[in-house]
Amino acid sequence: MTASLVTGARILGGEVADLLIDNGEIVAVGTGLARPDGVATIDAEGLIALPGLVDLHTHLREPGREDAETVFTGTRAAAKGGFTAVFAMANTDPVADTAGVVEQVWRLGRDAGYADVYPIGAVTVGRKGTQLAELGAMADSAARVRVFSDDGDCVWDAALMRRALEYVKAFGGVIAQHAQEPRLTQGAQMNEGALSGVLGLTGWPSVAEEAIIARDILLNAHVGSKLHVCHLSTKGSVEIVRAAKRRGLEVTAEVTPHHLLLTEDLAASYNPVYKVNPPLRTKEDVEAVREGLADGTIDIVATDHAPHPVEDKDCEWSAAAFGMTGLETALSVVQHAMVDTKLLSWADVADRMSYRPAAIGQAAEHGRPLAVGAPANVVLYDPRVEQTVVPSASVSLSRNTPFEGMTLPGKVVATFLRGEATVLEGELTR
Ligand SMILES: NC(=O)N[C@@H](CC(=O)O)C(=O)O
Ligand SMILES: [Zn+2]
Ligand SMILES: [Zn+2]
Repeated sequence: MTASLVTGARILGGEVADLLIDNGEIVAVGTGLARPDGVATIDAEGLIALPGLVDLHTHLREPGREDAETVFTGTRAAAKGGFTAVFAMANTDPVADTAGVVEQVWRLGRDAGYADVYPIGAVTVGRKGTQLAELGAMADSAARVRVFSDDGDCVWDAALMRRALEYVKAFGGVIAQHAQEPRLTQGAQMNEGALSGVLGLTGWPSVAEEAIIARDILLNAHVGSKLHVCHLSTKGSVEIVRAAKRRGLEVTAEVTPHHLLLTEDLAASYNPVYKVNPPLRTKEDVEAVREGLADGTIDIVATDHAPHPVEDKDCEWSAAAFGMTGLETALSVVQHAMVDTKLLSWADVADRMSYRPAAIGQAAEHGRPLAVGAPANVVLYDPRVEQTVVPSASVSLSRNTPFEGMTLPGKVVATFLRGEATVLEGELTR
């Protein structure tokens, strides 16, 4: 185990302090810490120290689509983005709907060693929406699954959704819903509105998201379990979740970096890099999700990193796959959309991108304050520099970033997973 002394970092963007890391833990925090013999020093003057980021919604594509991403490449992208833990979505091939598959993904993550991988289990067998998967066996497996989702598809059947919420209640699990009413979104290609009419693309109306969120909040209130809403994207969704929380109803929600920054008009290019589920929405929606994240209605930012190979994106809009990459750009987009606009402080960013996602996903080793005794999961970030997004510079296997060509603030300088640097001087260490 290597020890490191990080000097002069701004802890959560506030006070300046040194961090001494040894044996995988933070062993001292303070000013002017002495450097023990043989300890590497990292000059962090001007850098912000945050707890390692936690992504509750990542697509790693293994098993089945190793041409798009693997656990190895996806967790390298995670480390590069400042993440020390990612929750891997279940829409793999085979689907992560058994103890065997979730254990395989968990083990691949552990062997790669770039970020802890917490597999998400499918809610239904094959994500087909007809029969509950073996939720208990996945929970009891070595992967200790606590989050379940049919993401990519909605658990549309209300009776099945109710049973899933009831089932996971026994062990404190959470159902993460991809809120998309399938009948209202048949053939949907982009946000429904004046622009979808002009472009001749089938619309995906806000109500298709909002109707499911409202239904699930009521179902969950009836059951008394845990509901999490994936990639919330509309003003109406924010209003529904806000009203529910005011009434004391249990629900948590996430927003993606792309929904915090981008709008539907990008679809006018017919460039499928902007095609995503749920679709990019309007300026009004973007303002509402930013406000919702700022006031705590939306609990967390989750990337929904959805890598796709060139052949699934380099085609006509209607034939292209839904999804965008996001792990490497997430913190920069959040700085740009939320911190530089004074909607969030860096302490709030630690809350929305580390503490709370770890709490929702029950990843006890992550999302801990930078204090003595905590596992040394730390990111050092330079908010003062700018970078232009170049897809070919990505360490992901895929290139479908919607931020190509944009100049975004900030850079991850170092990431530590249990005291071991996965990133130093802005580059992967191995
Ligand atoms: N977000 C997307 O557009 N695509 C995701 C699935 C999903 O998150 O619904 C994918 O797996 O590619
Ligand atoms: Zn989804
Ligand atoms: Zn997803």
